[in-house]
Amino acid sequence: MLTLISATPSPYARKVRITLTEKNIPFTLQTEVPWDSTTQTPQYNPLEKLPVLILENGKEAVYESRFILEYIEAKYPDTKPMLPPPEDVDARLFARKVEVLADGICDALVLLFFEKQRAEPSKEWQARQLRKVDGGLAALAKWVEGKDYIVGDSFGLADVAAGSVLGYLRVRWPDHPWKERHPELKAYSDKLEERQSFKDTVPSPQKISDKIV
Ligand SMILES: N[C@@H](CCC(=O)N[C@@H](CS(=O)(=O)O)C(=O)NCC(=O)O)C(=O)O
Repeated sequence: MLTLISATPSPYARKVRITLTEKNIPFTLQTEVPWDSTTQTPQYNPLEKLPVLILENGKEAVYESRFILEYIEAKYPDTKPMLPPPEDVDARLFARKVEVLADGICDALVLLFFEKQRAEPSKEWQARQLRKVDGGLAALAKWVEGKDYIVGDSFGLADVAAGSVLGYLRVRWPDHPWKERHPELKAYSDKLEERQSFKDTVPSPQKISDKIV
């Protein structure tokens, strides 16, 4: 069986958890804190980041969430597709562009999270990351406006990625004003959170024992 190394707050890991659930692919969840000395992540990913998908042989692993999702889509073609059909090239590329934007917002949020933990956090660096978060959310809001799903008329990769970053904001930065600023994003996120795959993967904070920054 597949094993997914994950972390409770991870929006990147949540994308994989949602996708495996939506495609009814069974997997074992291995929850870790990647910064703690107890983590097994470096044994499977030299970049020391989770999520990591450990394959059925228990040895080979796939890492980097975007690639993990591409791997799943390629290896499990008979289950519910997360992308439009191959002939719809532009729609497939747009779905991946949405994932790039959503992951980029997560990247900025992660950098902000750690900057705030430094002895002397840089105001300029925080302002730069916040600009990326707010600019990214504005772009996402435009793509979501008036739609149930971002690409076409069915749930897919773009919604997995967009839903994961919005769910991450809810747990990592609960007082960020995105819901008031973009009511259409809030309505879209609320609807996604009703899906069983989202209910099964609600993120939560984690306790990091080791000093990181
Ligand atoms: N681009 C990577 C980012 C993954 C990532 O940053 N993971 C964090 C954990 S979390 O932020 O998702 O909770 C990590 O393992 N960080 C460990 C490290 O950076 O050494 C992906 O999409 O998989």
